[in-house]
This record gives sequence, structure tokens and C-alpha cells, in this order.
Amino acid sequence: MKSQQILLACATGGVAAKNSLGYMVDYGRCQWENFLGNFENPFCEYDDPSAFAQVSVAEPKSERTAHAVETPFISSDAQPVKVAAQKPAEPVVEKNKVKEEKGKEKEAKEEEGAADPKPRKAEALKIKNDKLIANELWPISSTCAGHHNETEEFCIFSNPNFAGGRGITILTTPAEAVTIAKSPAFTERDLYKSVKDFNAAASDKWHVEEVPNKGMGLVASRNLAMGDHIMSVSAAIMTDFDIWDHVSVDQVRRMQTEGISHLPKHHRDIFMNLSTHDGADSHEEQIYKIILTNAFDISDEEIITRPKGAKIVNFFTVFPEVSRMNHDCRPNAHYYWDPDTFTQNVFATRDILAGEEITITYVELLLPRDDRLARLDETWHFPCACTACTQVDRIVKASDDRIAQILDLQGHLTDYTGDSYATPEMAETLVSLYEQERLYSRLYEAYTYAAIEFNAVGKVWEAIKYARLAIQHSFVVAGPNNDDHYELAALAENPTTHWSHLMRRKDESESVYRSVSNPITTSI
Ligand SMILES: C[S@@+](CC[C@H](N)C(=O)[O-])C[C@H]1O[C@@H](n2cnc3c(N)ncnc32)[C@H](O)[C@@H]1O
Repeated sequence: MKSQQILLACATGGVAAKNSLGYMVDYGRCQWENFLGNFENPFCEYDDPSAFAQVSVAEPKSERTAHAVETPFISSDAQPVKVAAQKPAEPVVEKNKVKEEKGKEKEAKEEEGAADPKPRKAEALKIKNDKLIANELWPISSTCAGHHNETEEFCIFSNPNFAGGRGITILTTPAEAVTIAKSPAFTERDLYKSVKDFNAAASDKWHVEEVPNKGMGLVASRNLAMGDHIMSVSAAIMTDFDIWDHVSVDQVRRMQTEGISHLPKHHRDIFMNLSTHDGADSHEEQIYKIILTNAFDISDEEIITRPKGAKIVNFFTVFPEVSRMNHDCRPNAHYYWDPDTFTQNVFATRDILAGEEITITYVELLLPRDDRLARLDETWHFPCACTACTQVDRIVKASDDRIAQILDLQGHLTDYTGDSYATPEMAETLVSLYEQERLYSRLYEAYTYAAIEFNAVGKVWEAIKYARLAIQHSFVVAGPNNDDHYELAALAENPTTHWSHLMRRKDESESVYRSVSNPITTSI
């Protein structure tokens, strides 16, 4: 399963990415230096602040539907939407490689531009055109900034009418603003309305209250059952990751502050109430630190109106109510991003009692206790006080041993070659281990393996049972339209035509297991 990647960043600049299966990549403390040498912090790229162009203001107001009060629905030729699963967390090394390549591309482009000024002119014209269109589509589009050597500009785009008047602000390029404004959440009347209804759902299910040693937290107001919807929340502010490659940190901070001022008061107040982790000396610093402490990493990968071949853009995104959830190494809730509605959706991964805190994880959970503690300390600077972290040594060791066993079993179960030792019993052991470890948001992985392994030896009824369980659990952590859903539904419906059928059966003539070339997409 491809799954959602989030970024939650600490007030002092720590950033970590994780996907909806709890697979987390810590980028570490990324402020002005390369932490652990594994994340090239865009903040560090320019140390000469004068290298940045001064602010420019977008086209005159007459070019736009300034402060439109009418709902700005835009006609779209968008095709019906398929919400695919989300992007898996990129291995850090890969991310560095991408960045390196990006740097080389940039250099090559610069050389090209120096030799022949025409491409640069054409690009500038295109950007101007994008800007005009973006200004038409966004009721408020204001300050722009960029590096003086480049044509790339980043601007503030706000729509105070989005989600029934809750509003949204996006800091990105004009081209990306056009893409977003043409996506279903902004163009389809029913979806647009449902975003309002989602936000209104705050609720008899949960409330915010002070939680010992954690600041504020989300607490269940009534009993919730596994799979219950907890909230769906639209974004307050989305900041394009690439902005730090082109705009100085100070300028980004000013733009974020201006962007927040464009939000309607109600939404702005909820945002301004969020945690800065350790306080702030000015309004601008408060906004900056709120974003660092509370942002999730959202990808536009699944926005279907994205032009073919266009690069994928990631955003630091704050969904204010969702950010009230504190971390727990054995959380009882999980979330996924729905690009159709531009909402972050939270569901219970187990039964939750009234009065219990509702929690998510900020880090990869298939790690020994000490590694989890270290990551949380390095990245968020808080000592994790959850029950899994504060047990006596003997219990911690038993838990660490189970984690090691889980990783070992996964190694076998993801081996689809003829040499694999994987068996249905291994998959059932994995189910049991996840239950013992209370890692409920990962159960569907184990159910998926069990479905495949039983089908692989021809036990179709067990395969159907586990495929159905996997579907039920994957809804909770990745939404109803995740990629694996279709695969698992095909398996549950007709196991004998599924690629996994009899996959592990011994071939009598060659005495080897049959290997497959198209294993299920589960990325764990
Ligand atoms: C996204 S916010 C969570 C909500 C926050 N507690 C509030 O008051 O709004 C993240 C911050 O909450 C605190 N926090 C989250 N989980 C915690 C935990 N398990 N233990 C201690 N502090 C925690 C840390 O200060 C962290 O920087």
C-alpha cells in the first residue's frame, strides 16, 4: 500500500516524516544545519539574505475577483476522481539523491539560460500567464517573492470562502495555485459543501483539554468504536516545500503571517490558539512556530487536475483541530489525507473509552523503545511518557523482542521469490504480534499478508476472510479508495484468479516454489 506521509515539525526546527502505516522518516533538527547529515535543509541553502529579491505584489486588483463574496466555483473539465493511496515516505538517502539531481538540473538550466536568453523569456511569459490565471481563480492573491536570479515566484493565495467560509491560504507558485484551484475540492459544489459539513462535525465525539505533561490534547467525549470517524478537517495554511529553495526564511515568515491574516476570524483564532511548543516573542514568530510544531506533510500527487508530467509538490500543512492530538507510541487513532476534499481524516484504530486521550504517532513505531525515545527527543524535544516507553525494563525488553520478530517475519512475507520461507502461519503470527504490541493501525498489513499466504497455498476461505479484514482495517488508515483496496477486493471476490493463488505451491517437477513478478503493492 502506498500510504500517506506527514511531516510534523518541532518548534525548534525538527522535522520528521511518516506515513499512515507509522513508517516514519526523521529528518531531525533541520534548522540551519544538516542534522545527522541526512536531510539537506532548504533553509540552509542560502546564507546571504541579500540574494533574495524583494517582495513584489501580484497583478492589480482589477485583474482578480478581489474579496469575492460569491462562492468562487470554477468550471472544470476534471474527470471523475479516483482517490489513490498516498505517497510512501521516501527513504532519506533517496530524498538527498533527488535534491542532488535537482541541484544539477538547476545548474544545467542556468547554463542553458546564460547561453540562450530565449528559454528564460518564454518561461517568464508562462509564469506571468499562470499568475494572471491564478489571480482570477483565487479571491485573494497577494505578496510574491523569489530569488532575483530566477523566474520562479512564490505568492500568497487565499480563499476565504473555501469550506463554507472557513477559508484556506496556500503559499506556492502561480502554476501550482492554478492546479489546486481546479481540483475537485474547489470546483465541485457538493464536495465543497461537504468540506463545510466535515468541519462542522466537531462534535460530541471529542473535546480539547489539558493533558498532564503534554499541554493540550484531544479527549474522547464518549465511547468510540474501532473504525469510528473522529474528524475531517480542512487546512488553514499550506506552505510549498520548495519555497525555501527560492525565498529567504525571513520572507517566508512574513508571507505566512500575511497569509494567516487572510483567513476568516473564526479559523484564524483556532490556528492562533495552537501550540508553539515553547513560546514566541512576536506575532510573526508565533505563526512560524505554530506551523513548525503542527504541520503535516501533504503531497499534491493525487490531485487529478495536475498537468501530466508536472512535478509533485509537497506542502507543510496545518489542519488545526487534528494538530491537537499528542503522540503515543501505541496510539488509538490514525489519519489520512483526502485530496478530493482537501481534508485530513481521523479514525479510531481501536475502541476508545469516554475520557481517554485520542492519540496518533509522530514517529516510526517498529523501533526499539530507546530508539523511539531518542527520535522524539531529537526531533520534538519532549521525553515520551506513554505507557510503552515507561514500562519496567523486563516489559520493555519483551516489547523490543516482539518488534524484532515482527521485522524478521515481514522480511519473509515480502519475499516473493522461490526461495521464500513464508507460510500462512507466519502471517498469523504477525497478526498476533501486532495485537500484542497494540499496533492496531498496522494490523491490515498483517491481514493482507495472511490473505496472500493462505491463497498462495490454495486455502481460499481463509484467504477471503483475511482479505475482508484487511479491507476493513485499511479503510481506517488509508481511506476507502486506497490502491490496496481494489487488489484485496479482487482477491476476496475471486481468489482463484488472483495472482497469489497457489503461488507458494511446490512445483513437483522442479521442486521449487513459484515466484511472482507482480506482488501486491503493500509498501510497509
Ligand atoms: C502537534 S502539538 C500537539 C498538541 C499540543 N499538546 C497542544 O497543546 O496544542 C505537538 C506538541 O505537543 C507536545 N506533545 C505531543 N505529544 C507529547 C508527548 N507524548 N509527551 C509530551 N509532550 C507531547 C509537544 O510539546 C509537542 O511539541
